[in-house]
Amino acid sequence: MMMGKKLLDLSNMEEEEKKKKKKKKRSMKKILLLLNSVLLAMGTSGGPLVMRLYFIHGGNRIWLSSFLETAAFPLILIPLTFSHLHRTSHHSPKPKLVSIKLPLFLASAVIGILTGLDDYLYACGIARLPVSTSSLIQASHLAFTAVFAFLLVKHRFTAYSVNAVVLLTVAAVVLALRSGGDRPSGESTRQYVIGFVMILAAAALYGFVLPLMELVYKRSKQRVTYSLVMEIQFVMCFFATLFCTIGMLINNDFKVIWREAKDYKLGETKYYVVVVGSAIMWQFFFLGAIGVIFCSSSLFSGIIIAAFLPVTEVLGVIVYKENFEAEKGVALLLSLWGFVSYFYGEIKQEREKNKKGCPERELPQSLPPNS
Ligand SMILES: Nc1ncnc2[nH]cnc12
Repeated sequence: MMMGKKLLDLSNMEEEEKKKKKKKKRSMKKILLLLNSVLLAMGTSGGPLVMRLYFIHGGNRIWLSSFLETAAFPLILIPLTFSHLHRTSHHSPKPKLVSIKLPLFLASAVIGILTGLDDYLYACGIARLPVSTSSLIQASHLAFTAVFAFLLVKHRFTAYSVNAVVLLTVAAVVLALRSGGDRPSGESTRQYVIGFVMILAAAALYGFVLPLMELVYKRSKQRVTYSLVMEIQFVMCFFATLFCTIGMLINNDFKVIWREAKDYKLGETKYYVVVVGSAIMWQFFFLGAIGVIFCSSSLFSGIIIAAFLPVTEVLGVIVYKENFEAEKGVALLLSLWGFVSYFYGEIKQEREKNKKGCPERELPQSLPPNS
């Protein structure tokens, strides 16, 4: 009898311990989601603004700007080192210094090359369009992400998320229908149209890359931890940077950087500040994006990117004195309506689940496969 009670107590204690661990893991994931969302939001707004600052004051190397999108990848070594030291002191046997295995390494390399190509398309667009216009066209990125998330990872949609995607796409179309009235001075219609097509192509390609990343996490034979996510980011950015370095070499960008810095309208020192600032902002963007996919889903990453476009819009108008006409206003309202619809749907779904007595889901849409 006593023995039975002891066993029962033991299994209760084990059960409690498991629950505590699960709770801690969930809180950790919430913190990570918040942190990565903040990084992504900062990169989404700051990246295009700093990149445009490079172009409007005399910078004109497209390959250099695409290179800057991922070139700050060595920064990832800082959190990776902390993470490794933490794991070394808390685990035995000691974890390996590098945990990424060959299949995941190859997948990250391929995604990295696609990202490099995407960076080039994006830089071409940003060079030719005002920030406020390019940001709204980028809203179509969400529609592409949604379609590919459905096709690649079978993402489950609700009426609200579909509504959000439709509204954001309509917002981009409203903008597309207007003439090039805010074309930067001295730019031909042809250049403007090229910029438009390039940025749309970048939106489509990146809309494919995000769910592809989610698919890689899902199919991975390795357990995906946040530390592994950072290793993936490192490999991806390395290959994207390599791709753009080859573009820079072919285009002689390395030879003209010094001259471009000397002629920069804001001065040589500010040129380098802009270049380094741009690289850091974009690193936030990419780490935030793949971190949010890890904690939640590629669609949520797309939603955050789209949600912060109006901020970029407004900042573009304030900082660079770009025009803000009726069409942009309408597009902005449609975008806001789209975001509100998405979050309303998420909250409603959450409440319904809680009412039904399954309070498990604490993150939007899907949890990562390895959680
Ligand atoms: N390379 C890129 N950088 C930032 N935002 C993007 N959206 C689509 N492609 C992008």
